[in-house]
Amino acid sequence: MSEPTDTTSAASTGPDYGRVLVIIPTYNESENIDSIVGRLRQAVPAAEVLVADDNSPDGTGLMADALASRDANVHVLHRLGKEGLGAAYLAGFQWGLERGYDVLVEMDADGSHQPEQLPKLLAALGPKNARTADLVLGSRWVRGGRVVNWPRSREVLSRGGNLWTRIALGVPQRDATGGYRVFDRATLLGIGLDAVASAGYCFQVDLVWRAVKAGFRVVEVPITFVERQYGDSKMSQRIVVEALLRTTAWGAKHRAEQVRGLVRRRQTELT
Ligand SMILES: Nc1nc2c(ncn2[C@@H]2O[C@H](COP(=O)(O)OP(=O)(O)O[C@H]3O[C@H](CO)[C@@H](O)[C@H](O)[C@@H]3O)[C@@H](O)[C@H]2O)c(=O)[nH]1
Repeated sequence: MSEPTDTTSAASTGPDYGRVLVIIPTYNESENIDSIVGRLRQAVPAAEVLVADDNSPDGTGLMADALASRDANVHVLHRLGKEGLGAAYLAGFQWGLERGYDVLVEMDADGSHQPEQLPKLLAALGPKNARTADLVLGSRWVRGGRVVNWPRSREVLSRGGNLWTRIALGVPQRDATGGYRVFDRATLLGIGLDAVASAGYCFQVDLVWRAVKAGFRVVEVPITFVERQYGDSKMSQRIVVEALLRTTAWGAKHRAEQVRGLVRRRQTELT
């Protein structure tokens, strides 16, 4: 079955979103890197790209270097070894924030996040001087969102993870585990990235939760998530266990804080 491609995107003209940097973390994505960077540069020519590669044994980093040597808007961050998706994004955010980008985007390398849908995520963020959101989540689980070719097991895991996120942390968004998102730079600066320790995919939940708690406007936009055709997912049991342990611990702490707050309010009322 061929991948459906969203062809409704606008190109570079239109609102001024500021300087946009799309961060693409990679580990063994040699079959995907050329295609994703090419599609992205075509869909949103004004956006720059940072490939954050963890020294992929299959040579993805070298392929990214070749792309960067032909296109000044493509950059490569070479990291020493595989430290997880979260660590790669943190390094990418730091790289982008230090260089003054206004908008930082998360996007997988494998084509599951269609670059052609980025214009509608940017539109939901709004222009640089009149943002209508602080964080935009590409969402599979709101009306209009969908997944294509995902194994049933992954869908169950994703839906279950999001349900758990709502129950444990009170995060209202439908898709807090997805990895296609657009941040205004002020959001990243305001959520305390220094304290983020999540290595695997629970990094995604961590950031949304921090944004919600800090009062940022988190908006969901439906996307079509297309399962990769080439290469392998890095999802592992370890990643699932990390997510469960961390969210359970955060949830317990969160509830305890709520109870302490209630008790304090009661005591104040009584005195
Ligand atoms: N640099 C680096 N990149 C990594 C690492 N692990 C994964 N990646 C990269 O991160 C992207 C997502 O990894 P996949 O392994 O393809 O993710 P997935 O199984 O399709 O999971 C997707 O769904 C999850 C659950 O909804 C999302 O949490 C996740 O972000 C992603 O969108 C890919 O570009 C992959 O190369 C790592 O340790 N280091």
